[in-house]
Amino acid sequence: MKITRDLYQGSLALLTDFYQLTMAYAYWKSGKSEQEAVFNLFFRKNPFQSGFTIAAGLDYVIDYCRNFKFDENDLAYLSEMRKEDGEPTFDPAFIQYLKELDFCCDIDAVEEGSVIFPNTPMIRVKGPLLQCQLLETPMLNIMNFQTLVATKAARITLEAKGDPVLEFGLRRAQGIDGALAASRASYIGGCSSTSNVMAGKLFGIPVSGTHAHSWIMAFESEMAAFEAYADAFPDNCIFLVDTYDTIKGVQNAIRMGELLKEKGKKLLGIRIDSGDLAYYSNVAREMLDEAGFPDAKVVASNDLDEHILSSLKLQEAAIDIWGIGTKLVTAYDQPALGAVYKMAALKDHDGKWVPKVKVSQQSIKINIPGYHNVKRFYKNGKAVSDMIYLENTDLSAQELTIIDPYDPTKRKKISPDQLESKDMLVPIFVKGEKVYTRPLLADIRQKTLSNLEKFDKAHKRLINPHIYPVGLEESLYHLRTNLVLQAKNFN
Ligand SMILES: Nc1ncnc2c1ncn2[C@@H]1O[C@H](COP(=O)(O)OP(=O)(O)OP(=O)(O)O)[C@@H](O)[C@H]1O
Ligand SMILES: O=P(O)(O)OC[C@H]1O[C@H](OP(=O)(O)OP(=O)(O)O)[C@H](O)[C@@H]1O
Ligand SMILES: O=C(O)c1cccnc1
Repeated sequence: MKITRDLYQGSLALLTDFYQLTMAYAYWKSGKSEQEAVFNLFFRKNPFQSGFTIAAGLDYVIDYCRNFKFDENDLAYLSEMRKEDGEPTFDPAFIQYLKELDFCCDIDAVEEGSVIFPNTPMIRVKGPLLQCQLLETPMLNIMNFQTLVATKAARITLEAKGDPVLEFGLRRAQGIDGALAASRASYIGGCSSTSNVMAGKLFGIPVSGTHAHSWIMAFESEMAAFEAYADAFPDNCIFLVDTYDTIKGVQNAIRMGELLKEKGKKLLGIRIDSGDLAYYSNVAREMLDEAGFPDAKVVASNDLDEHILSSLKLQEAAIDIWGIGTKLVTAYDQPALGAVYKMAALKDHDGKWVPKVKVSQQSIKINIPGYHNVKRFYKNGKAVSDMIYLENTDLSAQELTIIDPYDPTKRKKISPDQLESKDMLVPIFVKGEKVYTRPLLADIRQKTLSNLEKFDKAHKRLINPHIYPVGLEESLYHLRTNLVLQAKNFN
């Protein structure tokens, strides 16, 4: 465990792509390191063909920024780097610059648990070019994965329609850090608990679990195994019934339930981990009800995801609690969110902000320029559209037009005075000082659930969800179009 312990206790400044450091060096050498810039972190497409995405990871980003410092070990490593000609890669004066580097960016971000959409900024960074640049890789690393898994978890928990979803992913997760981050993100997305005890300790997520087939196999009979388990945990008996024969397993669980009752204890439930889960859950339910255990819960697991869960609901499976591991924590079947971090504006030598676009053959890859924010409009408590707008725009008009960034024929008129609205980006750091109070993880989870309720179910269905309207405020749309035309030498 030394590697992970060191990774977390030491500086994380070198957890970056080498090119960020070579650019930082070149910015420094060319006198551009302090030039002010604005960058945005955003994604281009909802994952899993979802109609929405759930933001997660900001708390890690806050930690990263608060500890944004190159320590002696990092600097020693960088000092030892050599170019092909044997000369040091980095000038000692640059190493000294890094040593004295003091994080001083302004960071605004959408809060964790927010429902978000493509092309809208999740994080906006304003500050010295060199610092903005160095934040790219770690921020993307953090936000891409946690947002992806939180979205998967939200899709699953929405289909569970209020039934508890237990996250069982540790054994199949992408390594140690991936597992911890996935447990955190799964909880943000709506899971009730994790099986990962370390995630419980580190993040305060409720920890829960049943027992494995090996427990049953360690005894001469299933009944003996149930008895021994009940002896150790009389108040926490959920028996795994499918090791040998699911029906006989349920019969044994019922016998154990009767013995527990005699001792004034209660059978909490059974777990089924194989076979036709709709069929066996209904058979088990009937048996439990007939035997006088209507409160005993049926837990199901075995390669579940939102699609199988939804199908099992349609089949009226009698499942009360869902245990989901592999497909949740590995974000099956989309392994990356694909969020990017792009420069949106740069201050020139006269102190004037210059909006920036990166032109691409693929229009989806043309970013949105300028220092912008996102306003969400609500009608009767329901979110109706998001508008990306330049911060200095006068929005007092009776009617605003928002335009789809990739299809200008798609437009929507908004009457702001008839709607409630809120800005999605909130201040996190001002000149390097944290101004944001980090919510408790359990409160973030609640926020996810209540945020999702503000969206029409059409945006939340699994198949062909209705696309939520997100557009550019008209003047931003024109600014972007003109910049692209200029870059392509059309005007
Ligand atoms: N009624 C059902 N409708 C749709 N999918 C189901 C149903 N019952 C089970 N499943 C899913 O079908 C898949 C069955 O996989 P598989 O055949 O590997 O399991 P199994 O043979 O029953 O159990 P195991 O191999 O773990 O002993 C799982 O993903 C499971 O969640
Ligand atoms: O299926 P998941 O969603 O990942 O949920 C976690 C799985 O982990 C356990 O199985 P185990 O590791 O014993 O392997 P198994 O696939 O043979 O059941 C458990 O019994 C679940 O089936
Ligand atoms: O507690 C459980 O039942 C459990 C935990 C991890 C993986 N599978 C099941």
